[in-house]
Amino acid sequence: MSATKSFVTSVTVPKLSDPTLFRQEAFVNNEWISKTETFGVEDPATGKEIGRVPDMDAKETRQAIEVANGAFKTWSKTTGKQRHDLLKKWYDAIMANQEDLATILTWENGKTLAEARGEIAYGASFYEWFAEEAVRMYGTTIPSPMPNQRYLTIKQPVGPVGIILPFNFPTAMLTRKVGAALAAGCTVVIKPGAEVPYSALALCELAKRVGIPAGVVNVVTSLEHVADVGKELCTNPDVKKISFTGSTAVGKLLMSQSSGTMKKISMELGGNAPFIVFDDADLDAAVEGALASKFRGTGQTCVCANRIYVQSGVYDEFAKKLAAKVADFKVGHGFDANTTHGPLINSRAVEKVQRHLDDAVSKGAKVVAGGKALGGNFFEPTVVTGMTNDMAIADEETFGPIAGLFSFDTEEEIIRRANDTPFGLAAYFYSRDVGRVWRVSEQLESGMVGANSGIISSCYAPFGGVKESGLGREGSLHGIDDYVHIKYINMGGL
Ligand SMILES: NC(=O)c1ccc[n+]([C@@H]2O[C@H](COP(=O)([O-])OP(=O)(O)OC[C@H]3O[C@@H](n4cnc5c(N)ncnc54)[C@H](O)[C@@H]3O)[C@@H](O)[C@H]2O)c1
Ligand SMILES: O=CCCC(=O)O
Repeated sequence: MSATKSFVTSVTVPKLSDPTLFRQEAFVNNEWISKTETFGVEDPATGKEIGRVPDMDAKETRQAIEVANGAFKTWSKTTGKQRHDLLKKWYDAIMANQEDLATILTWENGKTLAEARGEIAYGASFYEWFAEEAVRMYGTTIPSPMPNQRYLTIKQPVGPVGIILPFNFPTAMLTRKVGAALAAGCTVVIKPGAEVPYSALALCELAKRVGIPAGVVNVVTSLEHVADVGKELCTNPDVKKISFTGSTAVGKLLMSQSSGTMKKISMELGGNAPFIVFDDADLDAAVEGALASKFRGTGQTCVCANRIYVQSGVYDEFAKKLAAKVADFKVGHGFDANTTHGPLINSRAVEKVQRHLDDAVSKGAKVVAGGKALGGNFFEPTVVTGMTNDMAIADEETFGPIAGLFSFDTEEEIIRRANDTPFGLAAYFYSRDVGRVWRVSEQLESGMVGANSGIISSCYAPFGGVKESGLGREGSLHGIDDYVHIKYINMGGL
């Protein structure tokens, strides 16, 4: 239970039209696996237990890997068209059950039902996208310099993939990886975030219904044994790739554990996104962009603005407009239709937000909207002015609803300050000067740039970071590359 009593004490959970989507077992070889050792999953808004799932260990993970390895032998031989058809059916099943899946997502993660519906559609879009990529896994022919030889390449699936997921997008982070893996011909063993296993399990129920063959998709739920489960996935030689989304600290550990078997690696890690507002920006658009980028998921997305830099000429006006909008937000349970922002995931997240706020205020920052913990896992969306580089928010990802506003004077200065971080996931800026738009886009050290845009995520576009924010790209025409090897064939003796 949460340390502090929540100000939301009770709520009516909407009834699922199809209650069989709510599963409380792990999923291996298309079978539901129970275990006497279980862990509880809480509604982060009330602290009440939603249910319990098996606490799987290294041995059970090994069994799931064996199953995935067996299934790989046949799944990898299917045609792109067969994989297309199954992914498309899975996409259709998700969209047909959007409301139930959104209800499960809100219940375990806390985001509002509107956001959860959006995540289900966003998550499903990766299956539609990768269904269409499965039939376009083209190789190449290479003009040969040798008269009696022909050169060509084909793409082949890497093998069974170990997937470890965060709590903040229980559906979309899964589908962004699983869509690419299945399209390429790989099988998967997934460890969902311990706070949010039910979305992953509901997707498995749909996978089984639409005919994804046994062993292609497997889910092991784990809490107490998570380090052992992770180690098994990273060291087992039958797992050929690790795909992780989560914090940079855990990503580095998994990468080092995977080195012994030289696995292919995808890492979608933490960020510290700068959001820059230049004097020449459309200020209202910049305010809307900052609200969307900073407060999506109550500040718990890896691409959330973390450091908001505003040029001195528009600083006061921007701060006033942003604070007025933030003061209108309604914090509450995600199932309440009036709620604009749900709770944080747990008490540790609240403590981090409080620590960042206290640190800023103790060094001279001023709260101009919000600023209070509301009990349980709730924290008011907050705007703080007078931020300086010695404050924790300048260096650390808050992963919560504090918009800290820093002031700057010149373009050269702000590029240097924006890039002065080991992270490089997303970066945003607002300007109406077309020359500046090019210059700044090119100079920001990040995998993704929002130039006059606060929401950048899409299945059509490559998602990923540079520096310590990760390796690889998800979604887009590049997403499947992380799950294939390129094989060169030299045909001689012509
Ligand atoms: N770049 C991206 O695409 C992206 C997307 C979402 C979240 N994130 C990042 O994720 C973080 C928040 O998510 P989180 O709190 O769930 O991250 P986390 O790193 O604490 O946990 C992520 C997953 O790793 C598991 N895990 C923890 N310790 C492990 C170990 N020793 N071995 C194996 N697995 C282990 C957790 O159970 C969870 O499933 C933030 O830093 C955020 O920026 C990045
Ligand atoms: O939290 C990070 C991923 C969110 C997204 O895909 O936009």
